[in-house]
Amino acid sequence: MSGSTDTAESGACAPDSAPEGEPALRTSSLRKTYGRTVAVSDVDLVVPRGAVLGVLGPNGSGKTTTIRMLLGLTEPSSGSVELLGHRIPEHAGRALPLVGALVEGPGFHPFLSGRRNLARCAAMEPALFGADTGTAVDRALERVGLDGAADRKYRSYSLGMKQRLGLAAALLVPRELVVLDEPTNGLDPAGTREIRRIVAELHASGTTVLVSSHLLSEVEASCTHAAVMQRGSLIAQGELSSLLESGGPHLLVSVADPEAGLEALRAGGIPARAENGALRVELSDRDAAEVIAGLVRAGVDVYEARRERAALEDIFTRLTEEES
Ligand SMILES: Nc1ncnc2c1ncn2[C@@H]1O[C@H](COP(=O)(O)OP(=O)(O)OP(=O)(O)O)[C@@H](O)[C@H]1O
Repeated sequence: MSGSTDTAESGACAPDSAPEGEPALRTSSLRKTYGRTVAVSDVDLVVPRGAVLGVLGPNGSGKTTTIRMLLGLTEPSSGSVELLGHRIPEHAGRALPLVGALVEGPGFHPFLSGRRNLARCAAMEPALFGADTGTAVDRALERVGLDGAADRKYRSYSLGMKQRLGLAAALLVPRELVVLDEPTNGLDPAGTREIRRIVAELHASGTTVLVSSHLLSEVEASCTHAAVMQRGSLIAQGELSSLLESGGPHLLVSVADPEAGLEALRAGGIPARAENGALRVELSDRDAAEVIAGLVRAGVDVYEARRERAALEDIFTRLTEEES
């Protein structure tokens, strides 16, 4: 692996792509405990080649620990990881040169400039042995918008600039898989849009991307697949479109008295919740007319009713509530 701000054990063997048809990444019963804390519990994750997978989960749900095990940075307590068809950590040397990663942790030298730090990463990059590393460094700096600050010392960088440098290291050479742990941490909205653009570019070039985030809107905007973690367990995974369909359509009803409306619907056995002064009603096994009629019968004035597709946020809320 390269670009991580941490190091991983890797043997000295030639990098080797995943066989055709194999997923880019597969874990089986992956588990990590720290004393009595179960950080990751029996995770079976599959990332198809070419996918952009968003790993979602609240703080402490096990995203970073999972990512660190995928990259051979943390040893699993049990279970297995196959990265580009190779067992990790045993055959890390075959897979990791094809993997770019941005994972939180110490790694860059505080007293060297961004450019010098990146040059050090480039010197350890097998694909650049004997090549013009200066050009690769310049290109990577430009790609993440850090060319203007390249000669400043790393310790003077903001969190967002540090994130960009980590990303530049991950993108020094073409990768088959790029793993980004909370890449938008510390970035302003323009920086966040940049990350989205880079992820879209990677996807267009056929690179598989795994990105962890607690920002549902980010995952909805840039991922083809999603995996949801809760208290160390993987509680859902699949294509984003299928996950969104599983949420079913819902009706957003604007009423004069949301509290009375909620009471009337619940009394009629219709699950609903209040949202910004309106009512959100699942339409899985009933139609909109039935919901509106129920409200009117209960004397609740209805101003507007709009059918909407479920958003990732609804599905995330439902999934995490079901597991609680
Ligand atoms: N080195 C460690 N020693 C002890 N406990 C740890 C260690 N690393 C992680 N944990 C615990 O494992 C659990 C999962 O942490 P992890 O950092 O993987 O979650 P996360 O989903 O990435 O959270 P965040 O979004 O806050 O980074 C937490 O309870 C955390 O406190």
